[in-house]
Amino acid sequence: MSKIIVRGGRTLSGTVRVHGAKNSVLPILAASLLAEEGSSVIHDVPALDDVKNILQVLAALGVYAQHQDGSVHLNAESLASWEAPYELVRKMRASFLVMGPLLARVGQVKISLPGGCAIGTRPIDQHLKGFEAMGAEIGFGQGSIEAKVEGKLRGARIYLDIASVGATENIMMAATTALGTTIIENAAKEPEIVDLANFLNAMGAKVRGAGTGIIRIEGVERLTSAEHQVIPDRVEAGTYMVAAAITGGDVYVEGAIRDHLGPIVAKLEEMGVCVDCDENGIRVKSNGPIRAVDVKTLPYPGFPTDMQAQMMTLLLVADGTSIVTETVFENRFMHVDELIKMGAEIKVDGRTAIVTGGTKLSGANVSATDLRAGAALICAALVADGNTEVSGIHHIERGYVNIVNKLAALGADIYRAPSPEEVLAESEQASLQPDILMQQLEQRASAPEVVIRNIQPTLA
Ligand SMILES: CC(=O)N[C@H]1[C@@H](OP(=O)(O)OP(=O)(O)OC[C@H]2O[C@@H](n3ccc(=O)[nH]c3=O)[C@H](O)[C@@H]2O)O[C@H](CO)[C@@H](O)[C@@H]1O
Ligand SMILES: C=C(OP(=O)(O)O)C(=O)O
Repeated sequence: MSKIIVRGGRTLSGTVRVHGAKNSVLPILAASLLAEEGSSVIHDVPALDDVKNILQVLAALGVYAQHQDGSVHLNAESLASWEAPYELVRKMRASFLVMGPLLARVGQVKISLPGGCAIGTRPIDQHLKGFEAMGAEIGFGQGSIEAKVEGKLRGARIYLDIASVGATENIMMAATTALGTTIIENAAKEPEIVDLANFLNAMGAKVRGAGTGIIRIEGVERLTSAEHQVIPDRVEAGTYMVAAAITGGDVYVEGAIRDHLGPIVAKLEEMGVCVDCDENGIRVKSNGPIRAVDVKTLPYPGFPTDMQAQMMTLLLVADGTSIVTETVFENRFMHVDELIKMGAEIKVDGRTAIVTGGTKLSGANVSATDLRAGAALICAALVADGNTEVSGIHHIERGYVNIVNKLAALGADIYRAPSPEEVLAESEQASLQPDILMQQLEQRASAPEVVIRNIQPTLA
């Protein structure tokens, strides 16, 4: 099992650049299915496991896709299948976003039900309600869904019971080539929705109102390829902002867009952290006491649920008690038990966590239960006494490119210990003996003073 090992106590300083947003790029890659002609090019696509996964789904559907030097080239002129393979879809919820484009493009789709995950049950009823309103017939098989439409989808007025990001995106994509106009009411307003709408419009769609609660999509005959630059990842940016603040550091987060990070900036300022924004990024500087504040997650432009866990770690070093309320997902406090292992004092009551600030954190063996829980554990480890070993890092690697190297470059004492399987695979690839490769990995380690003899994998 691979791990991230952090020895706390370093102050972060310097510049870190954020990558393209995972939550923008996944729907945008799915939307490339709609291009009946030409090759689309998407820039600043992060090299994440989730991206690899959706590219595999697209490849299985017949899309030619190549990810090179941060850009993805996609050609969807001739699709080979309308069935998204179970073993790929089950790995990642966002692969469900191919359903809308496939219904629009070929009028038929078979896809497995995306499973629930640690943070909640995550139903898809709002997606399906939208497709049905547009004339699709939906059938359920064993763990899968089949949907079909005679002829083309038809525009409809769809009221979402919840301002779901995924449902808004899926319905918006399905509606681009529907007959007539679709109106999505109570639509999600996240910046990633606007980014997707911009890509769709560049492909020839007529989407208006993205970023507001009412989106209007006038169906067009067909879409063609387009070139698009993905927006910077606001959650990655927010995570480095918290990492800077928790270590009392001074970090410039290059690429961070202030308008996308309103609640994070506001909360950090309330806590007494100095935040300076300019057109190229955000500087976070903290050298005084951190004040306790209350945080309540809400759909955009409220405080993002994807930053709740990381912000909670900052509240652990605050003067006083804070209340964190999670309203978006019903089970997004999985990081709490792990933080308690590090000495945190947190009490959870339903959707509320009471966080006692000022307790001393100590290094421990902890496990990332989901993506942002893992990021939070790393933030806590940066200020804990001694070594923290974070396992379950495949969750973290779903959403953060090079987090270890980026933090190490800011001065963190952090190292990624590969699993025995990874060492073996890399040694085979490099035609090296595993023990020689291990020595090379040690030399390559960004924090050489971390004692890595304790974490050497046992090789057969
Ligand atoms: C790939 C991606 O962009 N993921 C983001 C997206 O996930 P995702 O699109 O899955 O999140 P949603 O906005 O759909 O979910 C919000 C809430 O609505 C509920 N719901 C959703 C759909 C539905 O049909 N029925 C229903 O009840 C969910 O269970 C959840 O409680 O938005 C979330 C909320 O900001 C973020 O945490 C995720 O990082
Ligand atoms: C929950 C998240 O992503 P996903 O919807 O892909 O699980 C996230 O990015 O924090």
